[in-house]
Amino acid sequence: MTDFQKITAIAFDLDGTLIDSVPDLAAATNATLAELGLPLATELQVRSWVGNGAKVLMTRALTYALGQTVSEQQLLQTMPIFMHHYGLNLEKHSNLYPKVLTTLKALKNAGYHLAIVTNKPYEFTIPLLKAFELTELFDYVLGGDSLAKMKPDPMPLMHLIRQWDIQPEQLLMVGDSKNDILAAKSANVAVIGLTYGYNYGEPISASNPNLVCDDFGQIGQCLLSK
Ligand SMILES: O=C(O)COP(=O)(O)O
Ligand SMILES: [Mg+2]
Repeated sequence: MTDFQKITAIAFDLDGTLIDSVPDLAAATNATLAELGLPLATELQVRSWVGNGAKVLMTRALTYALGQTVSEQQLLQTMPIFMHHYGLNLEKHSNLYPKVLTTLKALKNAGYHLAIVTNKPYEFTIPLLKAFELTELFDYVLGGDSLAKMKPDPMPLMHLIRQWDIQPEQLLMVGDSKNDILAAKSANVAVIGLTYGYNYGEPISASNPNLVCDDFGQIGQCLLSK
């Protein structure tokens, strides 16, 4: 088993890790496609398109609906429509995964520094955290547009390491996507991969995280019993 003895701070991914947000992302995607008079997508399709932020989600949705490559112009016209629809209903059909709140509170009470590192745009991340009463738990919240680069680039994790003035071996990343695993590995940070989230339909074990968990509660068991 991986040794998490040195860990003092944890960076959590958001979509597919803390919150099952695909139902609202799918609703906003389809509201956008409907407004453009294009064919709608299934929730399963949208699930496989989430992971690289809102712009890439829309690129994938438009590519599917139009059946061809999307121009920058089409994407530019579509983004405000999607941002509008998603902003109206961020948490209507979304849910926290089991044991997320109790585990995060226990980790915070045990003295771990906690942060959010998501590819979701910052303007949606803050109200979503608020809707699920998670805001107070995190010292830092980095959205996909908070820095010049998003996951799988290591930039957000390196930013946290600098902000907290810690060593890479003190930080742990927890996520559901290969983007989380790649970012952690590039930053020399240990990483736990969750099996229940969104990873383009691929098993997270294929990305070789330090530990694979099926249940969020297992993270608490690992870190609180050390
Ligand atoms: O919004 C996305 O595309 C992915 O968000 P995440 O990084 O929190 O999984
Ligand atoms: Mg995720």
